[in-house]
Amino acid sequence: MSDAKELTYADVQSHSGKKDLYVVVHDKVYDATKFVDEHPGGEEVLLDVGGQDATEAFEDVGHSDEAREILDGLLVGDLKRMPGDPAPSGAAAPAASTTTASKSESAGMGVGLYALVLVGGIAAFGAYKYLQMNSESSK
Ligand code: HEM
Repeated sequence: MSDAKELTYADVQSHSGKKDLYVVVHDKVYDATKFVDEHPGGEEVLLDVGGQDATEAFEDVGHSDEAREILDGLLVGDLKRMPGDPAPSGAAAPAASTTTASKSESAGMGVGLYALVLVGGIAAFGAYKYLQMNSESSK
């Protein structure tokens, strides 16, 4: 895998025909050209996502491990995301088995934000008390 290619989303988009069909699944680029005719789910669904991010569509179906092995065999390279490219689809798909990571991440954000507000509040209160003390002692 030392010669893993890097393709941009624009590169992938230029392969969207039946005779030249790339799809993106989990930020990896796959050449589905030879597989279109063999796909048990039909060629239509694959053509629909040709040249695009098919992660959500792929995961929604709940493809088997065998399907994932076929996918491995079609690998072209890694997707190199550029600013302005569509965000990875399916990241928040409820069908995905490992949504806990992103959930706890957002919970952590919430707690962090709460702590920040709390610390800010305490600091403001402290400053207020300090100023009050100072003005009292100067009387
Ligand atoms: C290159 C990517 C893909 C590969 C290698 C692939 C492979 C497979 C394989 C091997 C199966 C047989 C069942 C299984 O093993 O899970 C299957 C079924 C299926 N696939 Fe895909 N698939 C791909 C992309 C997609 C996409 C993007 C869709 C979009 C909706 C899709 C929809 C389906 C459906 C609906 C079935 C079920 C067919 C049935 O049981 O009648 N597949 N696929």
